[in-house]
Amino acid sequence: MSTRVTFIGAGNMASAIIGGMIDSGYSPSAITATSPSDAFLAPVNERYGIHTNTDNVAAVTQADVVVLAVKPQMMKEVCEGLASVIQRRRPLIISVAAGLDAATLEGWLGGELAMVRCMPNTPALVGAGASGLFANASVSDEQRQLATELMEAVGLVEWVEEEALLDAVTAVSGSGPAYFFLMFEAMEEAGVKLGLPAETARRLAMQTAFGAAKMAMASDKTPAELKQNVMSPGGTTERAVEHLESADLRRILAEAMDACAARAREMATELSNR
Ligand SMILES: NC(=O)C1=CN([C@@H]2O[C@H](COP(=O)(O)OP(=O)(O)OC[C@H]3O[C@@H](n4cnc5c(N)ncnc54)[C@H](OP(=O)(O)O)[C@@H]3O)[C@@H](O)[C@H]2O)C=CC1
Ligand SMILES: O=C(O)[C@@H]1CCC=N1
Repeated sequence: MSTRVTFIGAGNMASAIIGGMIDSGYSPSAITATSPSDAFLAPVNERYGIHTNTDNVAAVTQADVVVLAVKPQMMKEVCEGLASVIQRRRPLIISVAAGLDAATLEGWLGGELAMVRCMPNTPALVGAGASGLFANASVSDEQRQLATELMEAVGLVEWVEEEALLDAVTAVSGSGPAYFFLMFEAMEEAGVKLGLPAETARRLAMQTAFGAAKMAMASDKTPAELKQNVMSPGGTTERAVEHLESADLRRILAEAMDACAARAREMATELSNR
């Protein structure tokens, strides 16, 4: 029988993981998702054929794995409501919340538990997610394997051995899809200014990003070498890349990612002191 997985929260991130799990062959009947609103859960149930429940406690009573997928600001209330059933049943807990550390979550859930913190991203929905995982000391090898299998169903898994590194993972891949979506918006706008129809510019930008990622993943060459291969001396790409470098794109990206990781740490402090 499949491992029974309950998602607490059925929003963007939970739906992306659920959709990816089902596409990869996971049985919908082994998945439950909760949300406070029946109106919200009905389409989730219809779309994925999973179990849904507005009662968090009832939804975890049969679970082998509980995925905490509510907003960090809701997490304390949600965990405190689940503490007694979780302590009684002791499933593996996987939290996808940004910032919130395992010790704080364990405190809200009533004490020591096997807990994996996971920083996924929304391309999980199309099986192309990227997740950073950290296990606390109570997680067994089997549970580590279980978390790996679950998240590998929706994409790449990278384990980190220091919990604080999950804030760096958040800056690279958790929030990362938004940086690329921003690039698509900007490239489409710039393509339109150069005379292309918006749809044409959008499709070309997206296919180019897809192709570049696919090529870089398949190649032995570094991104710097692949970039060099596009840049004919004295040609068009060289002119564009010089412009990006002189506008300090690298510094801008580093500062944005620093701000992202700092916000994860700030949220952890704000929320754990409540
Ligand atoms: N979005 C992303 O790209 C990523 C998000 N994350 C993390 O995933 C978590 C969820 O984020 P995201 O999916 O974007 O947020 P959403 O707001 O889309 O989803 C949160 C869900 O939780 C539900 N919810 C609220 N209160 C409860 C409750 N008491 N019991 C059960 N469910 C409840 C909400 O229902 P309702 O709307 O009715 O209140 C909503 O469906 C966050 O902790 C975030 O840090 C991590 C990586 C990437
Ligand atoms: O923006 C956020 O807080 C969440 C965490 C990573 C991606 N989305």
